[in-house]
Amino acid sequence: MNTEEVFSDMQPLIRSVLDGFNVCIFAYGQTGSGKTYTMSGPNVLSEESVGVNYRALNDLFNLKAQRKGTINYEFFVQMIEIYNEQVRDLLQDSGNRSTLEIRNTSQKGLAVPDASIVPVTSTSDVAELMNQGQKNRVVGSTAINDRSSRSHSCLTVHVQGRDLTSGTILRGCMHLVDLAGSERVDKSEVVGDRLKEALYINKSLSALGDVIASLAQKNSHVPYRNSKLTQLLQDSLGGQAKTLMFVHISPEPDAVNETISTLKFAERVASVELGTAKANKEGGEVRELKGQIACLKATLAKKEGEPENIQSTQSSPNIYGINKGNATPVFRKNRQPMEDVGNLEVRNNVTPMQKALKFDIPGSGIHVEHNSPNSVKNCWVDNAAVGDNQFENSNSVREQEPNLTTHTLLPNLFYQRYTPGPQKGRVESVPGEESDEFNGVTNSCSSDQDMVMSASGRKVVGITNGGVSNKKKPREKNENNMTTRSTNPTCKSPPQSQKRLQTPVRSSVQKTPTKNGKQLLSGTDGRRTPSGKTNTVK
Ligand SMILES: Nc1ncnc2c1ncn2[C@@H]1O[C@H](COP(=O)(O)OP(=O)(O)OP(=O)(O)O)[C@@H](O)[C@H]1O
Repeated sequence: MNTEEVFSDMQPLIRSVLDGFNVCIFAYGQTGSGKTYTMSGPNVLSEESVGVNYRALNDLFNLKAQRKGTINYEFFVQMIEIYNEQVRDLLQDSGNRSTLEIRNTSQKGLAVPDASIVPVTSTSDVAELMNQGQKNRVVGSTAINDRSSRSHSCLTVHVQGRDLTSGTILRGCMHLVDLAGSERVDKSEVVGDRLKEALYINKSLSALGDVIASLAQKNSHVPYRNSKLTQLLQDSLGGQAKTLMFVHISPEPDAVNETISTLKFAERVASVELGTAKANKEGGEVRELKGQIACLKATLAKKEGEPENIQSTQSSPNIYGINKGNATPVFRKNRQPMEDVGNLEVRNNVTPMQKALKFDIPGSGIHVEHNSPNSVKNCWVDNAAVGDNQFENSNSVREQEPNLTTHTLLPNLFYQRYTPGPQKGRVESVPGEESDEFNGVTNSCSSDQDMVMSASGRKVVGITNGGVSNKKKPREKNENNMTTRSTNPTCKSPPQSQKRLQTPVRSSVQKTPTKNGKQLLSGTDGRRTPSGKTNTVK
C-alpha cells in the first residue's frame, strides 16, 4: 500500500475539516513500523513518497481554491511534541522552547494555547513549517530504527471559513499525530536517555490503551489525565471529533507478538462507540443572539448590584473567540494581531441581525421582549480587563462601549508567536526528569468535561496498516513491507503469512456503520461484521 492509497482513506476527512468538523488522524504501531514514513514521508521526499501530512494540507488549499467563490478560508498551523511527558513547541527554536501546558476545555478549543500558531497561505508555507517541526523533533537511534521518533508529535491545522453569502462562520481543526512507537527495550537495546524515553513512550501508549478500554466498556470514568498524550487526544477519542487511526505492523516474523498486540489494540479501538457528529457552524443570528444575551445579562447584573463580570452565554467551541490568557510579554511582542492576517471574524457589526427578540434568559427567571437593536450596541467585552487567557470559563462583559459585541469574541489566540529564524538541527538534549503529575489521578474528569480540544463531529476511526520491517539492519528489509510493496520494484514477495499482514487493510470513514444512531469506530478494514466484530482483509 503506497502513501497515496493510504491518503485516499483520509481524504473524506479533509473535506470534513473544511465543513467545520474536527478531525484527528493518528498513526499507531510498534517502533520502526513506518508511522513517520506514512505521516511525513522519508528524509528525501519525492512526489510519490511525500507523507499524508503534506497531502492533507495540499488538499486543504486545493479545496479552498475551489470554494473561494462561496467561502473564504484561513488556515493556521501549530506543531508540538510530547517528549518524556513534556509538551514542547516544535515551531520554536530549541533554545526558546519551554514546556507547555495542555488546557482541557470543552469551550475554547485550543489544546495547547501557548504553542506558536502560524498563519499559512500556501502549501510551501506548510512544507517549510513541517520541515522545521520535523527537524526540531527528538529523534534517536535504536537497534530497531536508526531514526526512531522519541516523542509523539502533533501537527494541528486550524481552519476558519466564512460563508460569503450567509456570513456563517465555520471552524474546524485537524490533528495529524505521529505517535512514538511502542518498543521492547530488550529488542531496541536502549540504555540511558534512550531507555528513559522508551519507558515514557510505553507508559503513555499504555495510558492510551487504558483510555480506549474504558471507552470501549463505556465506563463512567475515562482516565484521560493519566498521560499528556491522552489529555491531548481526549476530545478526539471521547468527544465528537472524527478520528482515523492508521495501524502499522511489521512484517518481520520475530515481531509477531508486537503485531498481535497492535491488532488487538486496533480491535479494541474499533469497538468504541461514538457520539453524534456536529459541525462547528455559527450563523450570524446565533452570534447576534449570544451578544444580546451577554449584554442583557450584564445589564441585569449591574441592576442587581452584582459584580460586572459575569459568565458569557457562549456555549459552542470557539477556538478563535476568547480573549483571556496569560501569554508572557516575550511572546506577545512577537505576536501578530489576527486582523493583520485577515481574520474575517474580527469585524462583525451586528446590524443585519437587529430583529425583534423574545426569549428567556436561562436560570435568570427573566423574559425579554426586545425590539431595539441599540441595546446590543451598549455592550462590550473588556479585553484589557479580561487579559488573553483563552481558557478561562467565562468572558467578562461590561456595559458601555458601542458596537463591539462580537469583536469581543476575538482572538488573542491569533496573535501568532511564530518568529521565523534559522532552523536548529534535531534536538538531542534530554531534559531532566519530570514527575508524572498525572500519576494516580483517576477520577478527575469525564468525557464531557475537560476536553482538550474543542471538537464537533462524529468520531470515526478507520484502520489501515503500513507496516514495514522494524529491523534497522539491513535496510532493504524495509522495502519488503505493505506500505511499499506496490511501489517498490525491488520488493521481494513475502511468504504467505507475511502477505496477509502486508495486505492493505483499508478504512472507509464514510461507510462506518452505525449502531443505535451512534457511529462506531471502524475496524481493521473499516468494515464490520453484523455482529460488530471487525474484519481483516486478506
Ligand atoms: N513504506 C515504506 N517504504 C520504504 N521505507 C519505509 C517505509 N516505511 C518505513 N520505511 C523505512 O523504515 C524505517 C522506519 O520507519 P519509520 O521511522 O517511519 O518508523 P516509525 O514507526 O515511525 O518508528 P518509530 O516509532 O521508532 O519512530 C525508516 O528508515 C523508513 O524510511
